[in-house]
Amino acid sequence: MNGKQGLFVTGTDTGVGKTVIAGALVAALRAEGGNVGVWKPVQTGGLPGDGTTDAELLLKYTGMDSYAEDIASFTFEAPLAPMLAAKQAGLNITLQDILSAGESIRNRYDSVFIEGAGGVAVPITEDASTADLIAELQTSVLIVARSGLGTINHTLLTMEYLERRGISILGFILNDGLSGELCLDPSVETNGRIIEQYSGIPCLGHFPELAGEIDSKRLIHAVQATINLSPVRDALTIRKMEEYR
Ligand SMILES: Nc1ncnc2c1ncn2[C@@H]1O[C@H](COP(=O)(O)OP(=O)(O)OP(=O)(O)O)[C@@H](O)[C@H]1O
Ligand SMILES: C[C@H](N)[C@@H](CCCCCC(=O)O)NC(=O)O
Ligand SMILES: [Mg+2]
Repeated sequence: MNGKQGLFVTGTDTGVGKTVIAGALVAALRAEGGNVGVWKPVQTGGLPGDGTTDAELLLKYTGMDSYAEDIASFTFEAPLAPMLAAKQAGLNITLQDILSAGESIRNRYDSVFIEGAGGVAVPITEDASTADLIAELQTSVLIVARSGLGTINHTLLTMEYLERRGISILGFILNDGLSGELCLDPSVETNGRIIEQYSGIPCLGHFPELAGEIDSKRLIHAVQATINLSPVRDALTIRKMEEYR
């Protein structure tokens, strides 16, 4: 990251809440005075400007003063792994293309959250996966996972995959917002502790379900109420606003 501080937000799957939670964490850190931005190296499954792409949602959630095309270096319409979506669009992008395209957004902020597409083993180019991109960027990782039954297996596998490449994992967040019936799932109460016990990696909290319209104010409140931000601030060497005074 060329001396810049970065944190890569990955997930145990696609659709686990990386955009919502990355947006929430960045919004909360910005509300404390941090000059924090976000970068989505490759996004698939939408068109720029259609209002549904991760870059547009991340702008809405964080209140960053940037353009969607600066936040998302490459956008492909097909809802596929980036390597396949690019191929379908007739492009063959390389890891170096992705790293170069993100240079300006990485340089614009003191710290940058980076959101992957799907999980760590997803092919993003012909010969590189998301884990390879993380290794190139030399950032540590935050894992977003579902909070219900099945997450122990998905989260421990994700951790082992990253650790085999020597990538350090800051922690994981369990997202309570993906199933309406979590109260009927007794594993939700114990999953965080069990994953911590088997991995030695800390759970930074359970992110709550946000019913209805998601906006920056609600996201900031959710983070403040449920997430331990200290390890994130430490990793990014961000000080809390009161420490600036
Ligand atoms: N805590 C939550 N409360 C309510 N809705 C949520 C919550 N977390 C995620 N969602 C919803 O679940 C869906 C998937 O979330 P999101 O887009 O953040 O996943 P993702 O991991 O970023 O997926 P991708 O791999 O496509 O980037 C979205 O519609 C999002 O609004
Ligand atoms: C289309 C999805 N929403 C996502 C790509 C997910 C790829 C998952 C591939 C897989 O694990 O099988 N795109 C994105 O995050 O930009
Ligand atoms: Mg996303």
